[in-house]
Amino acid sequence: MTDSLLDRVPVIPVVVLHDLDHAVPVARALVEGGVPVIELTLRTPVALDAIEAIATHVPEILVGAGTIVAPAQAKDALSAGAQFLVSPGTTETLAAAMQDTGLPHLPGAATVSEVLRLLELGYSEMKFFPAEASGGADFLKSIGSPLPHARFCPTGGITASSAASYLSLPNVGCVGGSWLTPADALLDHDWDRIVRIATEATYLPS
Ligand SMILES: O=C(O)C(=O)C[C@H](O)[C@H](O)COP(=O)(O)O
Repeated sequence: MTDSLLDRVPVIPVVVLHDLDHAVPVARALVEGGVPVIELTLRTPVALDAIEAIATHVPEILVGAGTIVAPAQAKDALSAGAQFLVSPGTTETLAAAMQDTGLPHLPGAATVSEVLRLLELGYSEMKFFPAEASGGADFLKSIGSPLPHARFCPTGGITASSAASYLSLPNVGCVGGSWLTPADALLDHDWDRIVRIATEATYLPS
């Protein structure tokens, strides 16, 4: 398997989990649908426990932590069993904390200067957030010529129908989004629906 987080699957499901009991079934549904990656956002009180539960009970999925916005969260995520980290934006202390974990990670950037800063720090793969609000696929297409060494996982406002326009760009490795795990599907325990959405995502261009 490649070391690159961007080249593993075309989509990274970004999950906001409110109920710890949903963690293992949602991870299993994604695996069954052919998407063996999950990013739990550290925005809810159960997120770290959910990472631990998934790491323990669904070893076939790559489980990561998103919404890393404070340096201490990087270590907390590592301790919980996270295998990768994602931040919506980047400061030097945040980047250093993520590096200290030794885990693969995607620091966030939304402007040309932020991308340049991450390239200076040695990153060639990053998250582009908030993708739709920051110029979408047109923005990434425009910066592809001057900054060909930067590759992105755009996230934020992406849907099943807009994902392909990003994935067709040479500087996009994968896209992230919460559309794979709709809040109502989680509430209804409709794991079959998540299997179906994940299966559809495997037909996206990679
Ligand atoms: O939590 C983070 O680390 C973020 O940066 C935000 C998430 O990536 C988006 O909330 C997912 O975007 P949606 O697919 O529009 O829901």
